[in-house]
Amino acid sequence: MKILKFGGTSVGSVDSIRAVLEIVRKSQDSGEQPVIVLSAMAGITNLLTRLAADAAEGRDFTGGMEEIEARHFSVVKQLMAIKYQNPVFTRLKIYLNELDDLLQGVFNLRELSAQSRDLILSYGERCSTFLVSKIAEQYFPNVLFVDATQLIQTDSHFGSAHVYQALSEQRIWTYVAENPAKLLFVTGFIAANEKGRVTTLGRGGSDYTAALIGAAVGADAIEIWTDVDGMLTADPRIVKKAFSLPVLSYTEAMELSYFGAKVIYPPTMIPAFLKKIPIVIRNTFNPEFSGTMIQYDSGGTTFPIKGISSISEISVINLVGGGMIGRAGFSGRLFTLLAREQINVVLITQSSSEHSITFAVHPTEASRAKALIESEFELELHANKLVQPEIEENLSVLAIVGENMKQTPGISGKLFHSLGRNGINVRAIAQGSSEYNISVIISQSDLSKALNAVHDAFFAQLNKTLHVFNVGTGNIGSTLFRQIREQHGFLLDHNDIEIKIVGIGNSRKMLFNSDGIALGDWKEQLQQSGEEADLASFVSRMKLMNLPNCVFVDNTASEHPIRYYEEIFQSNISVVTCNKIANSGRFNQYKTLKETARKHGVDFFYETNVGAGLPIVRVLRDLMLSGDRIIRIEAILSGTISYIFNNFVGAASFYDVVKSAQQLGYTEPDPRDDLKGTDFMRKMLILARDAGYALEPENVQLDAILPDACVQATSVDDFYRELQAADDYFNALKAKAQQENKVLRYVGKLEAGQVNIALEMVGNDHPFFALSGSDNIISFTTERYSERPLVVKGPGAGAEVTAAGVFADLVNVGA
Ligand SMILES: NC(=O)c1ccc[n+]([C@@H]2O[C@H](COP(=O)([O-])OP(=O)(O)OC[C@H]3O[C@@H](n4cnc5c(N)ncnc54)[C@H](O)[C@@H]3O)[C@@H](O)[C@H]2O)c1
Ligand SMILES: N[C@@H](CCO)C(=O)O
Ligand code: NA
Repeated sequence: MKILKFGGTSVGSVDSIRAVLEIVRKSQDSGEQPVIVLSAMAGITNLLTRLAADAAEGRDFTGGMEEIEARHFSVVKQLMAIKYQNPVFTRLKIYLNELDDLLQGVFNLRELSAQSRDLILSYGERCSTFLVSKIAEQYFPNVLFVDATQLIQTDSHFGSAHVYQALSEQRIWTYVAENPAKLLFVTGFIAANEKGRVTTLGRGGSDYTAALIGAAVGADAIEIWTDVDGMLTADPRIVKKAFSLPVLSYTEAMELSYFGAKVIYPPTMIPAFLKKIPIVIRNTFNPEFSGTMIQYDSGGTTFPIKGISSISEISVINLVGGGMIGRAGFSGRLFTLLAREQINVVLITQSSSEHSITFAVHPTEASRAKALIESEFELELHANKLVQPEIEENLSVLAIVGENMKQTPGISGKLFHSLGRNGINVRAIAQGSSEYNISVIISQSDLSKALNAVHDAFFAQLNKTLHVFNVGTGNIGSTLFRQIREQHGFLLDHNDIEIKIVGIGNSRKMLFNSDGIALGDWKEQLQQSGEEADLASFVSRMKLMNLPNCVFVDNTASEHPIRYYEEIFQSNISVVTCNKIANSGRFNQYKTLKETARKHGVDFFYETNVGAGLPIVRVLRDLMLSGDRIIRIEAILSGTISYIFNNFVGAASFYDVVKSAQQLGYTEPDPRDDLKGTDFMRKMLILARDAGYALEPENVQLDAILPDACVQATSVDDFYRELQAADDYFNALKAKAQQENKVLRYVGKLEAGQVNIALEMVGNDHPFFALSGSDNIISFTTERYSERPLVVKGPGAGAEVTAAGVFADLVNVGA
């Protein structure tokens, strides 16, 4: 036998009642008669509570009564054939008249006892259950409406009565046995005391009714039908990626719902737990979905934890003092005091030095707890054995839950790593000795970020989201956006990575959207809804949004963003940059940035600083990490100059070739940076530093390839004019090389901590002879690659390959 319990939303509307009857029919089809337990229609219990309070205050309650009548009557009209309606109206009317009389009595006396309130509330379940049973009669034979006050007996603790379980189960069992062929519709939530006075079962009361009936008849399962797909891995309002759990143990369900997940209230399930009856959470509005099964054991493990729960508002009280050390009775006194005064302690931690105890309570109880402590420990406080207790507010608890945690090492490491990486400060930690839960107390403003980060960390197979703030939307930035848009589906399907661009800025405008800016028309959005650009506020907005797995991407050629890198790392945000300025300024800056990133456990990736998308920075880093030593690096690392020498043939003038390099997107925004060698110098400097040399820019010996007049040009236009004028100079260079059957190459060398870049003519026996397009080439001669060097070669400039390199850095963040 199965017990089907339907909550308020399931009986709240015509459509949902239809869905309920369909579920009952399917259950009958499987061969056995279920018992059905119903709550009041959604919103009615709250309304009744309010009307009772209104009446007690002498306020008018007729409007509310009309609403209750209208909601029930409209269901009758829509779901019952006219010929059956009248007796149902009559009976509902009788209920409502009784209710009206009760409220009138409360109104007259201006007094509402707990007993009257229970009686008033009971009409919610009576009306809904009677009504639905009558609708059901049209489709099912042998329907019987059961008022649970006949079955469940309690003490007289009105509002949250204690059930006489043995007696109640006996009565239920007898009743069911005496009505074997009947389809029972039982009111949830309500019961009666020895004198037959109506009582209610408190929070989660209808679930309790279902559990009692299930336990009494030894049901195969108790199905709790609600409006969500089961118990989820986390609060779906905060964690969009939360998903429904197929199986949970009773303990896990307890732990998860203790903090948060309000699908069921586990204490009400105890009668079922004790008899090992599975409880299944199902969605009335998605009946095909199998929901969550709560059973005796935890079930198989896909993930090391089951879920993450949280309490968003909590206060913490710290008790510190030498007087506690070695005093066995101390914590006993403290917690007995709090228990006696009915202050619920959510979490406790004590340092092993016994010098301090920290515990968490609901914020509304914090000052009462503090006052109680102050009076209980007055002597100790006076004698300075104890420091005045302090309340810390605006805190939250986050807890990871799962029975398999204790068999899996590294769980707490993962938890703290993901919190630390995202810059979330942990105020206190508690691990239940059961090891079913590890709880941390964090600042309330970090809760959303923490829940998402921890969810990603434990359920990573299910897709990691990177939140990207990008400055620079020129050649590289806009190409990157296009690539991300094109690759979005693939990344999600094959690598479970989602990249959300949540901030875009350039030198004119900036735009933010924490749900992600649609990349199809980012330009228009930025243009139309962007705010005026301001890097300082871009960075502070990024920090304020406080998103998990956050990356700052610098696609500018400006030194301004660089000034914020350190602050960004300090906020536990990673940086990906194709801007070479950060790493090629003063050595001290390079060092500080690297150290700050490392200290805060975030990534600083700049693969495209050298050779665009070609793997060069990464290769050098791997060589160094694996203990190899660089003997020599020889390289061509200016894509622009490589292109120029490869195309400065035939009739084309030097000027023409430079122009076309710029048009092809190989040059820096200011092409003089390339032709003066500055760009190449920066790359060699970065490589030398990554190879372990503390060099400054002026240590790089740089040969010019331009005549002086070009170097001295003060504007780009001037520069191009001077280039045109220097035609003879370049032609002479070219002719000389041709005479010797050689080609012009601008080659950088690093050896023994010395860097130089020089214009060379190389013959066809030289490895750097055969290059085309914007090719870069780099050869690493190392202790391990000493006979023949390790060589990387390929296109070293251009928007596609550069954006691709930035993209690759991005997907590696946090990997
Ligand atoms: N072109 C290549 O092949 C290549 C290869 C590797 C690295 N890079 C690097 O890529 C970077 C970008 O090059 P690009 O060709 O896309 O440049 P670009 O001139 O096309 O775009 C630069 C962008 O940065 C923005 N910007 C400039 N100053 C800013 C500031 N202070 N705040 C916010 N935004 C600012 C501009 O508005 C523009 O959107 C450069 O650092 C370059 O060295 C380029
Ligand atoms: N302007 C650069 C782009 C790649 O860093 C070059 O020509 O090499
Ligand atoms: Na590279």
